[in-house]
Amino acid sequence: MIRVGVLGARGRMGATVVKAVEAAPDMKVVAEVDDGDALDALSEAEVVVDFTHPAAVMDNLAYAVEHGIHAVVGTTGFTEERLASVRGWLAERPGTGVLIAPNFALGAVLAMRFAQQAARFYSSVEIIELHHNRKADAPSGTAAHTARLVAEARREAGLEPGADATTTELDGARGATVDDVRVHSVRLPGLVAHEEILFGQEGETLTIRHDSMDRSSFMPGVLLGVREVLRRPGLTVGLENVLDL
Ligand SMILES: NC(=O)C1=CN([C@@H]2O[C@H](COP(=O)(O)OP(=O)(O)OC[C@H]3O[C@@H](n4cnc5c(N)ncnc54)[C@H](OP(=O)(O)O)[C@@H]3O)[C@@H](O)[C@H]2O)C=CC1
Ligand SMILES: O=C(O)C1=N[C@H](C(=O)O)C[C@H](O)C1
Repeated sequence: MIRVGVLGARGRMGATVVKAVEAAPDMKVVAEVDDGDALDALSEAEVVVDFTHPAAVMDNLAYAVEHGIHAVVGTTGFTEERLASVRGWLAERPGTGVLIAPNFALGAVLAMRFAQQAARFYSSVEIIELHHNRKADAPSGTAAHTARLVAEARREAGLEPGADATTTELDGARGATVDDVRVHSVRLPGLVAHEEILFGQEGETLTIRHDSMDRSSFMPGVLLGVREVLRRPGLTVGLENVLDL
């Protein structure tokens, strides 16, 4: 049995992870930690799963790596600088694995990969992400990650940033710019997690859309991550690497 500690255990994702791990035949929950609880409660854990807050996740990860506990992380807010810090910690603990995934839903991972493949064929691209109104961060980690992947594919193909004729705009009307890609964030009660990647070209558009209707959509990816991180020392970013896409 894989011994799992859940960080953010009373949150929307954490509570769903606790149930999913308890229902899995090959793992069990040994610690449920939330804001204000001592991290020492993780002493029995082989793997921690973190769905907390961008402001909390780095301290949690530092603790896990220092104690040789593998980590599966869904919390958002990972910049290149943060990833470099994690790699630095892991260099001191070569047997420990950390998997950070902006999105654990299979369809979201596929949508990102399809978007990467489509990127070089279109002159312009914009992203719309839509989430529940209790989400703390905008744009979503998934949209930011998608923008970076698409931008990289466009650069490799020698494409310039997409052009348009906007000369006057209300602040925010054209969205946020992530790596030269416009990202628009919608927040509404009733939504869970949704993303559209829109490509445009003279005479045609292509829209790739993914919808998570329920947080259960993330659970197969999280459980796969828990199993895989045990045999993947070092840092892995993105579930696509685990799925071998
Ligand atoms: N990668 C993926 O597939 C997915 C990623 N996410 C991401 O996961 C994160 C959590 O989302 P969600 O579950 O909706 O958020 P919630 O706010 O529902 O849950 C977060 C929980 O973490 C707790 N928390 C805050 N700080 C700490 C800490 N230092 N130690 C332990 N627990 C802490 C919060 O407590 P309190 O409320 O008291 O602050 C809360 O109970 C977000 O960054 C979100 O974007 C979400 C869905 C899928
Ligand atoms: O906060 C959420 O709900 C989600 N957060 C992640 C993100 O910011 O991309 C993953 C998913 O979109 C749900």
